Amino acid sequence: MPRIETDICVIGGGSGGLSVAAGAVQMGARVVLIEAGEMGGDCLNAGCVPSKALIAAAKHAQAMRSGAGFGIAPVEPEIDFSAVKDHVFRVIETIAPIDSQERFEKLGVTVLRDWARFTSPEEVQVGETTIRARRFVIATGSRPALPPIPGIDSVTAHTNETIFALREKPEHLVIIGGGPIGMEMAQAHQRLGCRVTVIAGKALPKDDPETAAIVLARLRAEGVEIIEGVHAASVAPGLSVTLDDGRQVTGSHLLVAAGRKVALDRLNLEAAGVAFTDKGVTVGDDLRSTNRRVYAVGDAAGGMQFTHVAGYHAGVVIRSIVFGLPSKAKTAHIPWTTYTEPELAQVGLTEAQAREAHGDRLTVLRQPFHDNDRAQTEDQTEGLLKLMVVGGRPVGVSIVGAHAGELIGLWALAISARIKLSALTGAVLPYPTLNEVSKRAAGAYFSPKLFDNPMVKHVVRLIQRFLP
Ligand SMILES: Cc1cc2nc3c(=O)[nH]c(=O)nc-3n(C[C@H](O)[C@H](O)[C@H](O)COP(=O)(O)OP(=O)(O)OC[C@H]3O[C@@H](n4cnc5c(N)ncnc54)[C@H](O)[C@@H]3O)c2cc1C
Ligand SMILES: NC(=O)c1ccc[n+]([C@@H]2O[C@H](COP(=O)([O-])OP(=O)(O)OC[C@H]3O[C@@H](n4cnc5c(N)ncnc54)[C@H](O)[C@@H]3O)[C@@H](O)[C@H]2O)c1
Repeated sequence: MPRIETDICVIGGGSGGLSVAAGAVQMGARVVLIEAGEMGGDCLNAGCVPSKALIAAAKHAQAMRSGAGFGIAPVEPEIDFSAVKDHVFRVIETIAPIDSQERFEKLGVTVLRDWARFTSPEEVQVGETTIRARRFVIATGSRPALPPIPGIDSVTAHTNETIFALREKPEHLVIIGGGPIGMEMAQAHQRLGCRVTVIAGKALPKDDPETAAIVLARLRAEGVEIIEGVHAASVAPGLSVTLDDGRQVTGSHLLVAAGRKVALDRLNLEAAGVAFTDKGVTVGDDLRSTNRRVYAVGDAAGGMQFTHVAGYHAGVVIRSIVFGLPSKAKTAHIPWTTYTEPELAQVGLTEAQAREAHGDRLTVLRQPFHDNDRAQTEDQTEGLLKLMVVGGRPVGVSIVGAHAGELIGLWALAISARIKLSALTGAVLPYPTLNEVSKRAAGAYFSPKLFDNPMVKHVVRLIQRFLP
């Protein structure tokens, strides 16, 4: 049986695993990477990339319907659903070389393409090969969770793993789940000419309700039916979903987007002495498991499930396993965006979380997009930035509106670097840009102190009297 001795063995070639492998090998460590499925993992093949490519196509379709306000006659676009999917897979193919086995082998990584399982606290088996490593990194990600709904096995239940390959246009797509996958896919499919019904449980459950409501209102205005506060109780062939309040929804296709389960089942973690729950590998802030040789990153680590989190985890772990330095992962500065139109973005605390953490010390400022000149020129005035401030520093920002995912970057920096609002108001931003919404929100924190302050008025009058 072949044996490999190495410094670092990474299990899983998705966003987290590839970032660890690329970073560690380029800094001189010997790295083995094990990937059973497709290189690039979920994000490239069945997640971020195909979903955002589909959303982009849907946005084009919608733009053709909505030019009237600009003096451009609206037309109903002719949509070749199969050609839209060609576009989706072209984007995947274009990005794929960056995540490919060839690229990683060129970097010096030994890449093995099979399932990995621990045989002891220091060894992993891949096919016939045994790998003994100084450190292991579990980066096996997550898979769609199919809720135990009676009858779900009797129909074709699409998930993110199959929906992008679907060539025929669903006449009526029924989506179980109102999280980011459900909502992004609902709007994209509606815009691409499908009828869409979402059985949402709780719609956009992790976001600020005030900003999320604006997204839900837009989806409904575009024709998406969102049924909230109910769950799918059973599914029958012919695609009929019975809700737990007795109502029935009948559609042509079913997409299940009801959460994720971590992919740990094939790893035989018991043999490695690695504790885990159904949320993920049990890790400390340093992302180290109960076996000090073994770390977990990305979705497998049981926290926020985003590609940028997997990449951030990789940086934290590399510091520890390559340089032996102490390193900790934090969460307060991690942003996220749901790529509906309008986009929905968050960093730090929501208003409710900030109120609970800081009570009366909290100031909440709201800056609507309709006061922004660029939003007016683009006719994208639907939106709101909510800024949560404590002691002159931002502790959370929720944005709903055009390009919210881009706008949140400034606030991610402000929160991670603990920048004061006064620093933000001191920055000069180009006019007219949407980010002036951010600056105006920061300015609004100071304006009552400056403009509604009798003492300031008194001092200014005094100065004016004596100025030459
Ligand atoms: C539809 C959808 C849209 C999304 N959109 C976004 C977005 O816009 N922005 C964002 O930040 N996040 C998004 N996400 C989330 C993002 O895709 C994940 O958080 C990210 O892919 C996690 O990376 P990872 O490295 O932890 O795992 P993965 O990318 O899942 O990679 C894990 C890899 O490990 C392999 N593997 C598993 N078990 C084993 C084993 N025993 N042996 C060998 N290999 C194994 C798998 O084959 C897989 O390739 C989206 C997810 C979905 C489903
Ligand atoms: N733009 C992005 O960054 C992006 C996009 C997609 C996914 N993701 C990541 O992937 C994760 C998983 O997304 P998701 O949307 O599958 O999960 P989620 O856990 O965020 O949401 C699950 C949804 O399913 C509902 N639900 C569960 N069981 C149900 C049932 N029986 N009937 C009806 N509704 C039911 C819940 O109420 C909830 O609305 C996200 O949390 C996020 O981390 C990120």
